[in-house]
Amino acid sequence: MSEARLTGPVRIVGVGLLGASIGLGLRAKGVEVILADASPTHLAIAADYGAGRPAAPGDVPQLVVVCVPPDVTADVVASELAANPTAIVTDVASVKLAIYDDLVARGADLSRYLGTHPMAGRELGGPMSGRADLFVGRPWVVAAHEGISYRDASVIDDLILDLGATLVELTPEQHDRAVALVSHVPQVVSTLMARRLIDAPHASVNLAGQGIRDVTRVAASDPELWVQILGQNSAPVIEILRGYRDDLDRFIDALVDLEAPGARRRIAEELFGGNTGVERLPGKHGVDRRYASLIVMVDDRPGQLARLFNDVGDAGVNLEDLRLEHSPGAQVGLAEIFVLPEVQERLTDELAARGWRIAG
Ligand SMILES: NC(=O)C1=CN([C@@H]2O[C@H](COP(=O)(O)OP(=O)(O)OC[C@H]3O[C@@H](n4cnc5c(N)ncnc54)[C@H](O)[C@@H]3O)[C@@H](O)[C@H]2O)C=CC1
Ligand SMILES: O=C(O)C(=O)Cc1ccc(O)cc1
Repeated sequence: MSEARLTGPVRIVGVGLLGASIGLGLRAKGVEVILADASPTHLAIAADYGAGRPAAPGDVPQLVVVCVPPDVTADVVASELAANPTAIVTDVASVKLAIYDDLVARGADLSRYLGTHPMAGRELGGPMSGRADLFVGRPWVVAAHEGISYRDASVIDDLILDLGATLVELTPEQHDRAVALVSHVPQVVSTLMARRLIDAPHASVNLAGQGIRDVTRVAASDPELWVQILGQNSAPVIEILRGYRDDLDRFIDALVDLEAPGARRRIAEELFGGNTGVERLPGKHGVDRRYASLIVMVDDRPGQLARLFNDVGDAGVNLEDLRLEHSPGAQVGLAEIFVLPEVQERLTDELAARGWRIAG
């Protein structure tokens, strides 16, 4: 166990996905964690899973982390500031400006509050979805304001670094605009695409490959949470959605009149635009570097994936990332493995020599 920066105790209010994950991560570092939740069941489950112990009278936390839904976050932050007069208080809600404005309007003690937002999550909420390593290598935004001193804010830096995340400082406005683009609008696009599947014939849905799965993954998210997130960040979301609607209209117009001069070129340019956009996404470890991939066919038998990993290891190659695709009823799955470009050719040869079928 490496030494923690935080001295603790850390009080976590709201022990669903985020709260339980923070508790598990801090406990793994030996930090004392105190848990509280409006739901006694969530509290008991989080404690049973090892995320910390239930709060007791007389607890004096160093830091309070509020991990409740966005619509009650300002309320809970305000009462935690009042109940813990020596603690620094933060929250992890997915929107920052509305909560900050709400706290200003309430006259809360902003010299002890600093909002944050870890850019890590899952589709499924609740304490049982919690993971100690949820934040490792992920950006964690600190929504900076001038009311808190650097010295007092440093305990929040410690929290972020203890959980293995990377600290990114933005204003609440900058944060909300940025997440509208990289998280909130993608949620809407994913949801609307997934809605197209509702009435589709079975035969069509059964053909689903990785493309539709990639585009619709976050459509499985909790509607209640997202009504709150989108409602609290509607202005930047609307602006981006309007641009997206214009792009869609242009695309449709070009497809409708394919024989018009330049129509195919317009479509090609839109598709090239997508290539350019996706290249801008940072790769693993936040570095803008792309890995080479190869697709290996894996028989649907026990132990085959383990054998593949062993063979990659025996070839002296580090597996940078992995994606599995398996269609219901198929006898083979496809394992797309990502490696450094310089080892791709050698690994392809070595795996083929060991009898693996390489699909691409
Ligand atoms: N789900 C995700 O992927 C991410 C969520 N967030 C933010 O984290 C926060 C929590 O989200 P999740 O952990 O996903 O939700 P969750 O639904 O898994 O957990 C929320 C917890 O808060 C408790 N709670 C609700 N009202 C409360 C109150 N007034 N006092 C005390 N406890 C209360 C609930 O009982 C529940 O255990 C939200 O503000 C969300 O915007 C941030 C990053 C990612
Ligand atoms: O799963 C993903 O890709 C996410 O983007 C999860 C997520 C959901 C909500 C947030 O506020 C931050 C991250």
